[in-house]
Amino acid sequence: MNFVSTPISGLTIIEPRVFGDERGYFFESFNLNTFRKHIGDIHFVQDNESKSSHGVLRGLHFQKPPFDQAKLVRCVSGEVLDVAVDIRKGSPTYGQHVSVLLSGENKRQFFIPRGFAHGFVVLSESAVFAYKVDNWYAPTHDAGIAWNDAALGIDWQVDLSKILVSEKDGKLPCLGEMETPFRVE
Ligand SMILES: Cc1cn([C@H]2C[C@H](O)[C@@H](COP(=O)(O)OP(=O)(O)O[C@H]3O[C@H](C)C(=O)[C@H](O)[C@H]3O)O2)c(=O)[nH]c1=O
Repeated sequence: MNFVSTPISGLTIIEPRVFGDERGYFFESFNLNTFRKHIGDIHFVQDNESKSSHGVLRGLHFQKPPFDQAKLVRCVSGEVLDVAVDIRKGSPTYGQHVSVLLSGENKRQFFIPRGFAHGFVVLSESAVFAYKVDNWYAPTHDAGIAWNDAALGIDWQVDLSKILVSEKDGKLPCLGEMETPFRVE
């Protein structure tokens, strides 16, 4: 299992060791011991899964404290462009993002600590997306920023006219229009 740092501290790409044989493949999709060694302790409490068709964009979401969530995300089948945006006031990378191609093929995972907005767009015909979170779902604390906030400069790598977002996501504010609940000292 390889842990690859990114230009934003804390955002980590994980490349699992895949064992292939004539039957197919096996890999450990999560190992707390290895995770603790390379990233630190974590207590995931919920696993989520969603399936989306080409051009569906889910995000950019976060939950406000005390229900903020760290996420370990992966694409089980298909391919997505996954994006995490640093929304921690005082962070030297505030407003910056990292994009990662996740797919059933590359089996790559992306760890996103608390304090980031997260989303993905489906690049393949469809994609099954699975992820672990370290805090419970809290609809009263659900929040987000606009996927098309020009100030973020995200290249979603799809024809923007084909993007399908939920009504809720279509109404999210730009980062500059909101008071982020996250800060680093
Ligand atoms: C997130 C969540 C949702 N739900 C219910 C609420 C709605 O009735 C339905 C769909 O929820 P939503 O439209 O918020 O789902 P996504 O747009 O995929 O939201 C997720 O998308 C981006 C990529 C994220 O990073 C977040 O984890 C999460 O916000 O599932 C639950 O019951 N539990 C949950 O944990």
